[in-house]
Amino acid sequence: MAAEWGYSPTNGPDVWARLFPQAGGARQSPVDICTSIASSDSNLEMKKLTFAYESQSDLRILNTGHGWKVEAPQSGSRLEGGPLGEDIYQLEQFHCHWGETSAEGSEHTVDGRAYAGELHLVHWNTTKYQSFAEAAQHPDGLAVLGVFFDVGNESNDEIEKIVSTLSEIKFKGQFTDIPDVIDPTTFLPSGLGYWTYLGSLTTPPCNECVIWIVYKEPITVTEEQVTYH
Ligand SMILES: CCOC(=O)CCc1ccc(S(N)(=O)=O)cc1
Ligand SMILES: [Zn+2]
Repeated sequence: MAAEWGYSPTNGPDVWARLFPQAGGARQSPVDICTSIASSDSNLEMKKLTFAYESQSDLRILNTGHGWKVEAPQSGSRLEGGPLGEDIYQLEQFHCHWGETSAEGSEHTVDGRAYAGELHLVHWNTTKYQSFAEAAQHPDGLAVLGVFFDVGNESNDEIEKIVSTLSEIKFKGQFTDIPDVIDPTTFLPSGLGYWTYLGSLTTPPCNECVIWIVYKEPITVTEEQVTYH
């Protein structure tokens, strides 16, 4: 049986390259975002990053064994501009990374600081490629929006629609329906400043196919919303 990748010393990031060669590449994610050396690019400011999503019902949530994932292919969605050149990217799925405590859990860090969690909205380049799987084989195939979670007293209503279903999928591989309508737009922070770099999938197969767009402003969730076990 193929070895399960994970985060232990015997199957974690330090040994992923044994089974997933791209994990040993030169543009691996996540990274620590060093704000003092991040440079602003006036070109990006000229081409505003724009997004348009649909509200979706009948979505299903999966326990991936490392968090939750919602498959949300939206042919009517568009992510474009900013670092994406002239290409249009379409939403495929969104998922979350969190840790054992709210002191950690994000994949990217900022000046060495981890956030309580990180939401990823995964898009693929429909201008150049015919499928998500094909796009994931190319350096400009995917665009992922990263949104940090900060823990506070305010619950995030849209995240609540998701995490309120987790008690039904306690084990890896379990699915359940999300009874509510989800609008991905509501996951994004009000301040739309971001860092961007060319990177990879942060988990196996670690393909170096991602244009990362990591929002500077976190969204606030409660401790319960981001430390679910
Ligand atoms: C080629 C197959 O590709 C996949 O299965 C992609 C799965 C996958 C999608 C997104 C991410 S992340 N955390 O970088 O947003 C990691 C892994
Ligand atoms: Zn992710």
